[in-house]
Amino acid sequence: MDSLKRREIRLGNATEPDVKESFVYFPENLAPWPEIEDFKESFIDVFHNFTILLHRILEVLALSLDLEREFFKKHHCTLERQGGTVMRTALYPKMPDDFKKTDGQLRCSEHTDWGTVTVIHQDNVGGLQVKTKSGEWIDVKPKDGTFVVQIADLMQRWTSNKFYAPPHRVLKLPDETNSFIGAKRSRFSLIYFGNPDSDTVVQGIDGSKYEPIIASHYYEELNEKASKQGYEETFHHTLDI
Ligand SMILES: O=C(O)CCC(=O)C(=O)O
Ligand SMILES: [Fe+2]
Repeated sequence: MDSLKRREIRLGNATEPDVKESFVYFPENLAPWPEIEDFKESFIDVFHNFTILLHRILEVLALSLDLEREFFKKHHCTLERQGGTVMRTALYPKMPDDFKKTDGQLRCSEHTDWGTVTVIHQDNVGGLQVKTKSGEWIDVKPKDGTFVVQIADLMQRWTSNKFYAPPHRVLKLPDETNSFIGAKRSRFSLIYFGNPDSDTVVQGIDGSKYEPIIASHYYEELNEKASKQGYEETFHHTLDI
């Protein structure tokens, strides 16, 4: 579980590393691919298809706000320009009976995503939860043939809070004890994080709520905060509702 170590560094001291494994892809990534037949070609193909879906969703969101169709989409030239859009696999493995969980450790700790729109394909195990505006956690029950579409921070800022970036988490898998033992199966999800092109100026559509921010500066700011203050602090500061 090398990935747990990497995540520990990213999250700072405030939380324990999540109990999961990930593989991350973004177009300009030069890291070696796993040596699995057809993996690279399939992964890139899926990334392209998610990008087509992202563009459709962005068009619908713009039209729903009476904005021009291309308003968000034109800033997501994900396949041609560096933008920070990434696709990640997440495996939440069924843990052995002697697994020793540390205090505060979760499967995927509470957070909001940082970009505009996230699309999640989850298998039928379950465990994903989102927090409503009134603070209630609800299960995002798996449904065959569907994706979960979530608003992320920059979209909330861009729409001056007309759209809400919900905090979400995977507390534990169904049937698991609080020590992460007893799951019937591992959980697997594929997550596409849609982010605007790095130089996009994200300016609230009603001009008032948030200062304009350049997309790449937003991620840098959060990454810096995460390494200094720990991820929990970073999460709690981000947006007001
Ligand atoms: O695994 C999931 O379903 C969601 C994970 C997630 O929210 C994330 O990696 O940002
Ligand atoms: Fe997330």
